[in-house]
Amino acid sequence: MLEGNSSSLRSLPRAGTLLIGRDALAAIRLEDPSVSRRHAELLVNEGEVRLSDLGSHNGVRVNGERVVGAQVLYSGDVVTLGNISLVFHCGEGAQPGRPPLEEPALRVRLSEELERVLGYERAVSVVVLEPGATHASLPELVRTATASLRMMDLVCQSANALVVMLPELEEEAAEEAAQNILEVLSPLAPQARAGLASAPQDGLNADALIAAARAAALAAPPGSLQISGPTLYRLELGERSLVVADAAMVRTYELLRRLSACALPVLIHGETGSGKENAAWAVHYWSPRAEKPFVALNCSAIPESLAESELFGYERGAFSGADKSKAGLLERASGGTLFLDEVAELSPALQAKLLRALEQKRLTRLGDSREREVDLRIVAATHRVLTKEVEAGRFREDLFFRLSAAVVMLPPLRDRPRELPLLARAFLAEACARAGRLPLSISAGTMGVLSAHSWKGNVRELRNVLEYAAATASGPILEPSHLPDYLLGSRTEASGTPASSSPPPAAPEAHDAPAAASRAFRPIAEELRELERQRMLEALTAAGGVQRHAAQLIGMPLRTFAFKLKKYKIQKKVTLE
Ligand SMILES: Nc1ncnc2c1ncn2[C@@H]1O[C@H](COP(=O)(O)OP(=O)(O)OP(=O)(O)O)[C@@H](O)[C@H]1O
Repeated sequence: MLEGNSSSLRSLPRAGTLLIGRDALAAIRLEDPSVSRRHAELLVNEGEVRLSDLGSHNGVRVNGERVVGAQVLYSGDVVTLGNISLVFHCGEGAQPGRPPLEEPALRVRLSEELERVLGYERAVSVVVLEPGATHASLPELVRTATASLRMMDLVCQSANALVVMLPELEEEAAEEAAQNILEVLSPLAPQARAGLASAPQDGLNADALIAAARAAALAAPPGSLQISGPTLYRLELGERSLVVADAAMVRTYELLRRLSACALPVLIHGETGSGKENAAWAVHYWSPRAEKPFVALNCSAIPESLAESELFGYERGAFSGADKSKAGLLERASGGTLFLDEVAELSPALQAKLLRALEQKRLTRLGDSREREVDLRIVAATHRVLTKEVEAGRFREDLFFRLSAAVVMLPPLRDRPRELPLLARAFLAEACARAGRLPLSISAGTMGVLSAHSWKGNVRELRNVLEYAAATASGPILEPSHLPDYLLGSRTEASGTPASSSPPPAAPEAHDAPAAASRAFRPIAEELRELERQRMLEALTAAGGVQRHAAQLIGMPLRTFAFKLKKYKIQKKVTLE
């Protein structure tokens, strides 16, 4: 019984009728004025408990739903009478089987538990279980897990995972319970991965807690449990370390992890700079091909005249300048994964050649008559709505079907409010380390500006902004004035200050088809070249004209930087050191 700031325990008899109310003779007496004298009645009979409203003034609710007639109570049900809450727990002995719980109901129950965490310093934990490869159905796993749990614990099926709520267990006990669930399920699902998150440390709302447990499960090795914690927002994938914290991103990466086990081609939709290449890397890294090459090709960045030889390779003498034979990207990726970024930008001729190679699993180098076998896992990505490209006749439908066996949507950064500060801090720390300066912290005002921005260039734009800020900020704290002016929006326009760094060109938005349709399009390669030139200029300014530092600021190899200075005819005065 939870009343005001105190809670107490009442045992029920094995059989009998119990009056609940303010009445002096009530078996369960509640003093609160919001409770009627004869408020409700419990009928206990052979392990079954039924609750009825006795026509009370403020009514009776079970798990938020008003009670009409006699309602059977299940362990963990929350009964509300006016301002008072009673939590019904069934200890030992038989209890009628609870009907399977739906996910929305578990979220409601978890929210109620979380209120108690705040008000009564109680504990609640959530375990998310990803079954991995298994012959058992999810309902079977739910049944098996349920049999091993206490009556007050709740389990539901959520997409392809199990979500378990464990109330009132302190840290160690919750960990033990989560381990126990894994063990009980191991004969059916030996590869299951479990994640454990607990309130209050991992979040104080149902979504945050489930997302934290999901993120932990995602990071867990098969057959084991991972406990949530601040470092778990990082997904360590070999040479890449990603921040994955928002619920939508965790779900996306869960899906990628499941897809990585099979050989299906994956098509990733996402705005420019949203992390499509990282998503493709995750598929490769988790797949059985991880030891083989991961080859990435940005289809919008290679000139049409070079694309064919780049993709398919050539033999010596195939064209002027081909003084030795060279394997193409498809051949180099054989056995591993080929990532085709901005695949919508491939020319019709190359689309046809690529389709043939994928269908026949063979290719012919330019100037060669021999066919060579290739074994590829394809992951493609685009910021365009590919079905619209097909409708408009710009993209082959047969190739679209080849590439899009599984489609994954990557949310834009503006829909990842939890990740934004984590990414900002991480990028700032990296930029400071690269620039050889002491770490900077980010003021609340600066974080406010960063959170309010729409990030059309997504994670890449955020990283560039923090690189710029790390190069220009003085003092130990990053203030809004250290950010490029375009981020400060109206303030800049009002003051008429010239922008220190102009915004990157707006990227066409995959999710906003009508807006995109009315926009004047330019070839993406042209926009990217402009952005690159602009960023190089800014980096040079920030680095006082020192090429090596400027190249470091934007993470470009020095030789590429020097080459592009000439290519873009950047006239700025530069020095090498
Ligand atoms: N979750 C993340 N954690 C850390 N860094 C990230 C994350 N997502 C993206 N980045 C970084 O942001 C930059 C852009 O990401 P990436 O190249 O994967 O985006 P993209 O969608 O493939 O871009 P494009 O549209 O240009 O192909 C990269 O430097 C990448 O490492």
